[in-house]
Amino acid sequence: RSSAAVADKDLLSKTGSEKNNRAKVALDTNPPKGTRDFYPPDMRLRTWLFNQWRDVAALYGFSEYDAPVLESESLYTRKAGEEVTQQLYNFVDKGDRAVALRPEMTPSLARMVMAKKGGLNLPLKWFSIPQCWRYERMTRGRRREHFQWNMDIWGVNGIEAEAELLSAMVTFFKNVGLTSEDVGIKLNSRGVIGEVLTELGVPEEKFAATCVLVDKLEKVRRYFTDVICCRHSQEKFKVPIAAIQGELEELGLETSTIEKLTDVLTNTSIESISAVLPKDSVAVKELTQLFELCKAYGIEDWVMFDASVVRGLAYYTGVVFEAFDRKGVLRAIAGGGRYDKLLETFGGDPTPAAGFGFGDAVIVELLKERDVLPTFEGSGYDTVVFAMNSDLYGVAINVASTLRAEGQSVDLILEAKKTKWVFKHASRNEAKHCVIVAGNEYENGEVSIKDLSIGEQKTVKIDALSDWAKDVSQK
Ligand SMILES: OCc1cccc(Br)n1
Repeated sequence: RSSAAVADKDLLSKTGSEKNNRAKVALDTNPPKGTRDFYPPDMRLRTWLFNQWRDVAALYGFSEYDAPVLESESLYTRKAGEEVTQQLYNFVDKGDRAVALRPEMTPSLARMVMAKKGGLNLPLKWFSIPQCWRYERMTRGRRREHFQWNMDIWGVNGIEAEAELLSAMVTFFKNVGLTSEDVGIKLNSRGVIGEVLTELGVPEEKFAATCVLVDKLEKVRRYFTDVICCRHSQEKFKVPIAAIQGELEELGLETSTIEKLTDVLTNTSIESISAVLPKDSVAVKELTQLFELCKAYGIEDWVMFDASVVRGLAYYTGVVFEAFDRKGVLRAIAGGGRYDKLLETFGGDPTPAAGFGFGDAVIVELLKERDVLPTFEGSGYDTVVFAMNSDLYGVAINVASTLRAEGQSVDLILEAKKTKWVFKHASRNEAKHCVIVAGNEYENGEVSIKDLSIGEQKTVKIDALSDWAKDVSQK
C-alpha cells in the first residue's frame, strides 16, 4: 500500500475517528504542490484565453488533436541535458511501466504521426492545448503544470511554414490587444551555431547539447544583464560563460570555441552575422527569406534577428524564435522553431516539421500588466427566473423552459428567496434580466420582467415570452 494510504489510515486510527469516519485533522484543501484550481472566475478567464487560441487556429486552417497526458517515459529520454527532460514528472506504474506526465506535446504529436506512417495527407496543420507537467524541486516555488497552445506544421520543407506560424502568433497578440510595442519576436537559426561550430571543427553530434547550454547562457545572460545592466556588450557573455564553463568543457569545447561562440551570439543583425559566417551561409539565406515573408505578412515590426536565441529543446534543427515582452520583465511568452529530425530520432522517416508552444501563464501576467485583460467576475447568464411563492414554482419552471428553448441561459432560483436577495444575486452575476412570477400578474397571465441594466420593470404576457426572448436576443 502506498505510504500516503498508510499515513491516512494511521491518521484516522490515531484520531480514533475510524468509527465515525470523520478525520479530526483538517483536510489539506490546497491542490498538489505546483498545481492550480480553476474556480469559475478563473475558468472563465482560461476559457476566454483558450477560445482566443482556438479562433486563431481556425483562422489559419489548423485542426485540433489531442493525446494522453500520460506517455511512455521513453518519449522524453533525450540526452542533451534539457531542463524539460531533467524535470520529468515520471513514475513506474502498477504494470511496472516507466511512464511520465507529458512535459511538452511535440513528442506525442510525433508518435501520432509515426503511428499513421504514410497514411496522413501532408502537410498537417494541427493544434492542441495540452496541460503539460514538470517535477521541479519547489526550491523556486514555480508551477509544475501549465497549459500550452501548440501549433505545428508537418511536411513543409520551406521557410513558408515558419512565416505562417509567426503570422498566427502575431494575429493572436493583436486579437488580445497587444502591439509590437508590447511584444517582440526574436528570430534566429540553429544553422548559425551549426555553421560556426562546423568551421571550428566541432562534430555535429555536439550541436544539440551546445544549443541547450547556450540557451542556459541566454537565461543566465538575462539574469546578469539585469544585474550588470550592460546590454549587448561582450562583457555580459564573459561573465555568464563562467557559469557554464564546466559544462561547455565537458562537451569538449575549447575555450577559443566558446569565445568565438560569444562573438557570434551577440549579433543582432543579419548584416553583422553574415560577416562572421561562410559567404554561402544557408542560415543567412533562410533568415533573409524569412524576414522578407514577415514583411509580406505585415509583421516586420514584431520580428528581429537575435543570434543569442537558440531555445532549450534539443530537437530544433533550423529557424528558432521566441516571443518576449519588450519591457524585459517577464520570462519568454512563447517559443518554437523547425525540428526536421524528430521523427528520425524515433526511428521514423525523415519528415520536415515546425511549430511553437505558447504557455498560459506568462501571457496572462502580460495582459494584466498591460491592463488589457477582460474581467470575468459574473456568471454572465442571460436571465434569472424566480417564483414569489412556492405554489408558483411550477409556473417558474415553465417560464425557464420557454426561455431556454429560445437559447437563453437561465438561472432558475431553486428555493424560496426574498426579492431583494434575488435582485442582488442577479446583479452580482451580471444577468441581463430578472423574471418574477408573482400572484397578481399571474392572474392576468403575465409575469414581471426587470431589465437589470436600466433598472426598469415591465409586465409581459406569458404566452408572449418566446417573442420577448427573440426580441432581447437581437439587441
Ligand atoms: O515551460 C516548461 C514547462 C513544462 C511543463 C510544465 C511547466 Br509549468 N513548464
